[in-house]
Amino acid sequence: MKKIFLISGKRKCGKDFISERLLNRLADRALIVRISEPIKKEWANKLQLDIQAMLSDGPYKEQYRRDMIVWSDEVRRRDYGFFCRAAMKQAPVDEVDYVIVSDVRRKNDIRWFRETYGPQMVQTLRLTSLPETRKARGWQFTVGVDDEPSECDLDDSSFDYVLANDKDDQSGEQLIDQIMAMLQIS
Ligand SMILES: Nc1ncnc2c1ncn2[C@@H]1O[C@H](COP(=O)(O)OP(=O)(O)OP(=O)(O)O)[C@@H](O)[C@H]1O
Repeated sequence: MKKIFLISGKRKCGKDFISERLLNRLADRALIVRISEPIKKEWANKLQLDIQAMLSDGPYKEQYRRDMIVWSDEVRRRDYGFFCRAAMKQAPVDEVDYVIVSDVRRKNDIRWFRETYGPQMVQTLRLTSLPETRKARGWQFTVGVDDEPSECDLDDSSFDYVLANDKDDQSGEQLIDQIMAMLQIS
């Protein structure tokens, strides 16, 4: 593993979109890690929910999102690296050059990666999109979600790179060219 890219941004800023397209470009040199996966799995086990429904974008997702945030905050209070560690453990990260973490939401996530792998190995990329762009992608301000630390904790942080993702670019080719240059990936 040469580098770990920590991607953050508010809901509907394109974290998944860009991570998937970056992965397509890097192919077997990279993989995507989602911190939310062990959270969803543990929460689903806890409540014995249908895990596939939770991982999809179906109606389960929003319904359980708030409760899950409260519970995962409790786990994090005891061990701030718990979910980051679990997510990295689940993936064959030693088999690739680049790990793309597509859903970084908290200062403590970034702290855990830097402490665990060393600051040289970790690069942070913040995606931004205007509220009107996010709305056009289906975002609606939701009390209890958009005003919670999971959305706001990184608002006052600084990042290695910031990229505005407002232009419609279905293929993502231009954006990925920009990111590859920014992150100095050849
Ligand atoms: N540059 C772009 N061009 C075209 N469509 C885009 C672009 N960026 C994002 N989208 C679309 O916007 C929607 C939201 O993007 P995505 O799911 O990646 O956001 P997110 O930040 O991962 O959101 P969440 O935090 O809610 O999971 C998706 O349908 C995605 O295909």
